[in-house]
Amino acid sequence: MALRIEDYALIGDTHSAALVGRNGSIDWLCWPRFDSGACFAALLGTPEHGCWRIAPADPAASVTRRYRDGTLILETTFRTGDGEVVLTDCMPPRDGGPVLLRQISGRRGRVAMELDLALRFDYGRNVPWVTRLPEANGIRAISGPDMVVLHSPVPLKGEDLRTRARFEVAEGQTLVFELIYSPSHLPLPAATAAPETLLAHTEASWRGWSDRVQAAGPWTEAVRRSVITLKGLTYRPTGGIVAAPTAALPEEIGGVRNWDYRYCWLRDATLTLLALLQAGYTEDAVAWRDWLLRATKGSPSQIQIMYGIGGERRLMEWEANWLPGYEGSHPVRIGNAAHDQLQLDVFGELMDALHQGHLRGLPNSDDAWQLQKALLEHLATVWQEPDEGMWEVRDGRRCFTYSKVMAWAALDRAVHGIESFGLSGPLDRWRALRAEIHADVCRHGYDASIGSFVGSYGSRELDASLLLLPAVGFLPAEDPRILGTITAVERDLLQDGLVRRYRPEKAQDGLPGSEGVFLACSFWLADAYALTGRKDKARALFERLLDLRNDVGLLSEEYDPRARRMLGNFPQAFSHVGLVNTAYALARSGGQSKPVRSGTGDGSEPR
Ligand SMILES: OC[C@H]1O[C@H](O[C@H]2O[C@H](CO)[C@@H](O)[C@H](O)[C@H]2O)[C@H](O)[C@@H](O)[C@@H]1O
Repeated sequence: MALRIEDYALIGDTHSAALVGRNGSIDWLCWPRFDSGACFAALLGTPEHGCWRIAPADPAASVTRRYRDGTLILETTFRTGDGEVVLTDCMPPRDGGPVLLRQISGRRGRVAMELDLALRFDYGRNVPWVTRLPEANGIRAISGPDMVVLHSPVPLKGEDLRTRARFEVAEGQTLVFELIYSPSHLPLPAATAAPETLLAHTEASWRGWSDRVQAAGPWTEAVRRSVITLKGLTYRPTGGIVAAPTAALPEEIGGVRNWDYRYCWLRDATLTLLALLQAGYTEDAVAWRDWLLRATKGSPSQIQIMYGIGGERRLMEWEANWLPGYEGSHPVRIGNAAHDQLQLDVFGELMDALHQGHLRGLPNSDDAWQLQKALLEHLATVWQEPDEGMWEVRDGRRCFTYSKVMAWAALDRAVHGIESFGLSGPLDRWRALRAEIHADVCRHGYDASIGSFVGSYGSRELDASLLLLPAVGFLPAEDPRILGTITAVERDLLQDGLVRRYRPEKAQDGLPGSEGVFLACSFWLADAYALTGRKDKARALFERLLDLRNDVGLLSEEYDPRARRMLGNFPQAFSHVGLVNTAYALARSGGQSKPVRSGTGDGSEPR
C-alpha cells in the first residue's frame, strides 16, 4: 500500500516530477513529461504497478529527511543499529534526456541495503522486456515507445519480473545509481561521466534561482520552499505550470473524487502570476504569461478553462481500471473532462492576469490586446449564461455568483487598461456593461435575509469563492455585504477552523461522498481577515496553515482535520500560491492590507 500523502516529497527537473516516499520508494514518475504515462504508479496501486525502492534491509530503520537548502534535492537519512546512510534523490536539469540520480552515502558504520526496481510503463500496466547492458551492472527495459536504462554501481539480479540488489554501504563510501529515459528507437543512453558533478550542478542551478526570492518577513523560508515547488511544477519548454504532478489522489479516502491535475488551469493563472511577481521571479512570470497568451489564442468562443502543458486542448478523460486507486479510491481518472466545461470566470481570470502583469511592468502587446478585446466581445454575449463554475460541478449548470463577479472583473480590467494605459476600446460600452454585471450580481447573488452573498443565484448556500470578492475589488472590504459574507462563511463552511469549498451534502455537485477542507480557500479567509483589518486572526490562521505542511514544507490540495492527514493531489500549486500571496500580504501590511489584485492594484476605487 502507498504511504500517507504527506509521507512523500517532490523531486523534478521542470519537465516532469517524481514522488519519493519516506521509505525510500519512488512511487510516482511520469516520463518524459508531466502528462506522460507513469512508469512508477505504485502510488495508485501496489509495488507491482511500478516503483523503485532503495533503503536499509532493516525495516526498523528510523528516517528523517530534508531538502538541501534552496533546492529540490531530497536527502533521506536512515539510521539502523549498524550505522547511518543518506539517500540523495534528484532529477538534474535536462541537457539531453531525462535522468534520475540516487546517491547513497555512508555516514557511520556499515549498513546493509536493498534495491527493488519494478518498471511498469503506461500507468503500471506494461511489464517491459529487460536485458542486461554490455557494461557491468546495467539493465535496459523496453516497452513499445519507451526505454529506461539503469546504470548501477552494484550487481543486479532479475527476480519475479523485478530488478533487485543487496549490498552494503560503509562510512565514507558513496554509490550513485542513474536511471535514464529515452525513446526506445534511439541509441542506448550512456551513463553520466561524472554524476557527482551533475549533482553539484543541479544544486547550484536551484540555489542560483531560489536565492533571489524576495523577503517575506518571518515567512521567507516558507515562501522559498513554495516557489521552489511552483518552479518544480513548471514545464520549462513552454512556461506552463501544472496544478499538481499527480493524478487521482483522492479528495476523500475511498471516494470517487479523483482527478488528474497534470494540466494548466486558467483560473489559477492570476494568483500564480502574482505569487511569482511578488516573489521576484519576473522571468518565470513572463514565461507563464506567454504560455497563457499562446494557449488561449484562437476563436474566442473556443476558449477553454484548462489546457495541456503545451497548450493542448483535447484532454480526454478515461479510467485506468487496472489500478485499484490510492487506498482503494477509484476510479483512477487520467485526462480531465473539465476541459470541455463552460466556466465564465476564466475570462476574468485571464484579463486579470494580464492586467496585474501590466500593472507590475509586463505590458500588453498590441496582439495580446486584440485577443483580449475579441474575448470581451464574446463574453458580452455569454455572461448571463449558467456555467459549471469554479468548482467544476458535474451535475448541470447554474448561475454561479463568482463566475459573474469574474465576468465583471474582465470588463473592469479592460476599462482600467483603457483609462490607465491608453489602450483602445469601446470605453463607454464596456463601462456600461461592467455596471450592468455589477448590479446583476448585487441583485441576484446577494441574499439580504442571510446578509451574505450566496454561491449561485437563487440558492442560500455559501461558497468559499465568495471570499475573493474583496480581493478582486468587486466591493470594498468594509462593505457590510462583504463583512456579512465572511461571517456567513465562518458560520457555514468552517471545519476545525479551516474552510470547505462548499457543503457537498447541500450544494449538489453531481458526485457521491464528501471531501476535506480546501487549503487554498483557507488562505483566502486569512486574506479576507487581513483585508478587513483583523490581522491577528489572519496571522493565526496563516500560521495554522503553515503547520499543516509536511516535514519538507509541502501542501496537498485538501486536508482531513479529523483524520489529520492530507487529501487530494500533491503537491498542489493552488495551495502553495495561496501560501505565497498570503505571506506577502501579511508581511507587507502594518494593519489592514490592501487588495493587491484589484483593478488599480492598490485597492483604490473599488466599484
Ligand atoms: O473537485 C472538483 C474538481 O476538482 C478539480 O479542480 C480543482 O482544481 C483546479 C486546479 O487547481 C482548480 O482550478 C479548480 O477550481 C478546482 O475545483 C478537477 O480538475 C475537476 O475536474 C473537478 O471537477
